[in-house]
Amino acid sequence: MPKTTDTAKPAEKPGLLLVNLGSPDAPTAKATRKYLFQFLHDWRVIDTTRWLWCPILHFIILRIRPAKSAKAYASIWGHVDDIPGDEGPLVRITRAQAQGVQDRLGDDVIVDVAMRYGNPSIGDAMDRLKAQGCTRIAVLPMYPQFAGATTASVYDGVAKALMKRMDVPELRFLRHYYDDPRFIKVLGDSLTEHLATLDWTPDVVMTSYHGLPQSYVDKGDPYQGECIETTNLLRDYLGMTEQTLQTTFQSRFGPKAWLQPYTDKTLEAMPSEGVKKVAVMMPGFSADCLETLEEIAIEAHETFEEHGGEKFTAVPCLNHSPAHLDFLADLARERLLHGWLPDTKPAKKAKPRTKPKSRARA
Ligand SMILES: C=CC1=C(C)c2cc3[nH]c(cc4nc(cc5[nH]c(cc1n2)c(C)c5CCC(=O)O)C(CCC(=O)O)=C4C)c(C)c3C=C
Ligand SMILES: [Fe+2]
Ligand SMILES: [Fe+2]
Repeated sequence: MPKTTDTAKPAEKPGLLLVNLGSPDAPTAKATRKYLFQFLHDWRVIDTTRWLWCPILHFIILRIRPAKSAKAYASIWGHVDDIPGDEGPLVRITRAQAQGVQDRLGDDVIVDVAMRYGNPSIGDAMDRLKAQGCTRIAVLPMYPQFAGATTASVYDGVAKALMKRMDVPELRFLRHYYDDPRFIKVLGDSLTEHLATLDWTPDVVMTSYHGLPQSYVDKGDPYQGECIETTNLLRDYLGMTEQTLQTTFQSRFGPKAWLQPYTDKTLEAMPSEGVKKVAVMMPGFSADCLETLEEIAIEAHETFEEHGGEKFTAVPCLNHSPAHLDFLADLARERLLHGWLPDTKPAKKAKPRTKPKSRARA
């Protein structure tokens, strides 16, 4: 018989943790310095040897960049006014996504949210889930494409948060979801719906992904291939061509070569090549943030017009749109929570083999 005393443990439900990159706590130089300190010390983000990188980071970057970045953050901080809270857009939207996924998955799972850098931290989320009795936690990094700097860094962040625990939960991680046909559909439909609100038609639609140093890809990071494949799948879904749906990479940082073609350079060149009307969508970002709202919707827009472009639009990220939330809930149910929810069948156990199979071909 199950115990019904006050000391009984809470019912064991799995936890589902949505993790995105993170933002400063406020759009100020002080808060941005604290955030960049944590972010830019992650060796998955900057792989330069520490004795070389730390002096550059402490004496140059953390003295100059926080004020500049804080100004950029201030320009977009209030962007999502339909979601309450005083955090930046990325954090607020991710919270709304977690709430939307919770609503769709119901009471059999506890959905929470964390940021790889800054707040709400992964450590605090792990503690909250533990306090609610979760001994099984599924982690959904909110990046459609895998990159060491983002997805693998979330794995590291979770492991780090549990390093000092005696009792560690069972864990599952999602590696990527760029090739899920439902994701491509939601993304493609979001473009079609956005274009339908305009009184003009773009000559070219650019899919702009966050950049990565070329050297990371050369060392084996699959990110570039996954971005290119996302655009290929989208092109097939929308019936577009290589000319009308192009791939570029934005957000360069530092003097090294990053993935190309660069978004800003492409936009600068387009008007002189006869491309005067452009739509930019950002299929690598699950939520609007500094990189989409400021770098693309403000900066890239200005750049394009300064170089002779006539019409420019930035397609909103999927954010907390009902179609995106439906997809995320289905994705979590099928690829992370299978066998953990009462109404899903446990994974079939492999039949014991009678004879070991030969590895050689017959
Ligand atoms: C310096 C190296 C960086 C690598 C490598 C990098 C990879 C990378 N980043 C994202 C997603 C986001 N990055 C965001 C902001 C941001 N990125 C870097 C640097 C690198 N990113 C910096 C320094 C910043 C901070 C802002 C600034 O000072 O310019 C954001 C937005 C965060 C927000 O608060 O809105 C996102 C999202 C991906 C997907 C990626 C690798 C594939
Ligand atoms: Fe350092
Ligand atoms: Fe970044």
